[in-house]
Amino acid sequence: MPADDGFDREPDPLFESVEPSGGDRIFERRELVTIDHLPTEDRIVGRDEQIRMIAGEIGPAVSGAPPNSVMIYGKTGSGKSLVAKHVVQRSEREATRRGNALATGYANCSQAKGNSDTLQQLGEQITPADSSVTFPERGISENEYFNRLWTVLDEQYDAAVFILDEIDRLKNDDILMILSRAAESGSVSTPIGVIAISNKINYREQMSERTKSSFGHTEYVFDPYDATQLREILANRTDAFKNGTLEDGVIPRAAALGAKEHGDARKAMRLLRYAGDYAKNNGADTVREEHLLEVRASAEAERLRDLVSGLPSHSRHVLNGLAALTKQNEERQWFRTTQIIDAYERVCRKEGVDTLTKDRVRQLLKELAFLEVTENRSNHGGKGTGSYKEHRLMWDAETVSRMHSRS
Ligand SMILES: Nc1ncnc2c1ncn2[C@@H]1O[C@H](COP(=O)(O)OP(=O)(O)OP(=O)(O)O)[C@@H](O)[C@H]1O
Repeated sequence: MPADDGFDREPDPLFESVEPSGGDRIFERRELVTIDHLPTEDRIVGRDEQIRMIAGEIGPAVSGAPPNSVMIYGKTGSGKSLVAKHVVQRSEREATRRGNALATGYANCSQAKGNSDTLQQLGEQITPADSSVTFPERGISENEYFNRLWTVLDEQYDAAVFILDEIDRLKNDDILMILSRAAESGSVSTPIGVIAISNKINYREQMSERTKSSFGHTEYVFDPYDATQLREILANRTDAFKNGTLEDGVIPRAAALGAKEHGDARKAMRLLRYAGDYAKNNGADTVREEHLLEVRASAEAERLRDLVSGLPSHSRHVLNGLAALTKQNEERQWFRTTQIIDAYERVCRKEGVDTLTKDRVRQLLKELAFLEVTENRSNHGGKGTGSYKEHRLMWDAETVSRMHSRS
């Protein structure tokens, strides 16, 4: 820009709230309340026992000995990914201190496009820049990804620990089985431990017997947090905000909202961040409880979108059909499968898409219940009625429609 265009002399009011440090008048360190931020040990609340247990399972890897593989189950936002990443980060540090090379990798299977993509991500993370082995995004078979992974591990490392998050999103458990049994089967001499994470306690049923036997004795279930724990989790991040900008009632209220249905730290954290953004964008000097209420609907819609992302688009049509039924029948919450299928078909007609078979819709409903977006119960009707299934939305119908309209 030329210097004399007049724009570089006066501050532009458009960027008035941006301080020279890059901060703003509400946040000091906004990254502390972002979901992907990995907090330091002193900010992790109430998971000491789980951290110790998982460290106990994968621990031998720090000295190059075979680690155990571990399965972690728990509801969304219960700290599963955090604990896994924290333990792995510390194990890598300890291995280095002991003079051992520990390969560590993380893949979120809900974002990966299948087995090959997951392997590609892990391979890329552990391959040194000067290695002759590469992990291209496409063009090689799943088998070849494995072969390359074995080559890198054998050439460069004494042991490996991989985190596979949201493992239930992969079509099958081949990766879980092959990685956890690789050393035993002679494919690679570097011992490998896997920490697999799932929201679905029923995932066990989808596992093959061989995979089950690798993980059978090392399963951990994380309980949801209560409001007191959520309050402590949020209180440990208050330095994300500038001194004096967070009013007293905000953290307890965000924690109470996060604890509704089940204690979800992800939901509570997102509410706090959105309230801060709202205060900043609306010229408020402090973050107040009422700001939480302003952002609640969009924070919940975002959260729900996280949960259903990766599901087929027809799951959203089913959900939207159920939301429409719920809104039309305020006094009722439970609806029979056949009513939901009719509502789903109406959504499909409106969207101009072909409908799936009734059996497939039943499967989609099952998946939604696994994710706790809906719940179901069996009704053993009286004589002549037979038994039937009913379903209920576990989320506010308005939130579901809002998510649908924005996706
Ligand atoms: N015990 C805790 N102490 C401090 N922060 C926590 C704790 N548990 C969770 N958090 C924070 O809450 C957010 C969600 O946690 P995390 O991603 O570990 O949950 P999750 O159980 O893996 O959920 P999902 O199944 O949805 O992936 C993260 O930002 C994390 O830092």
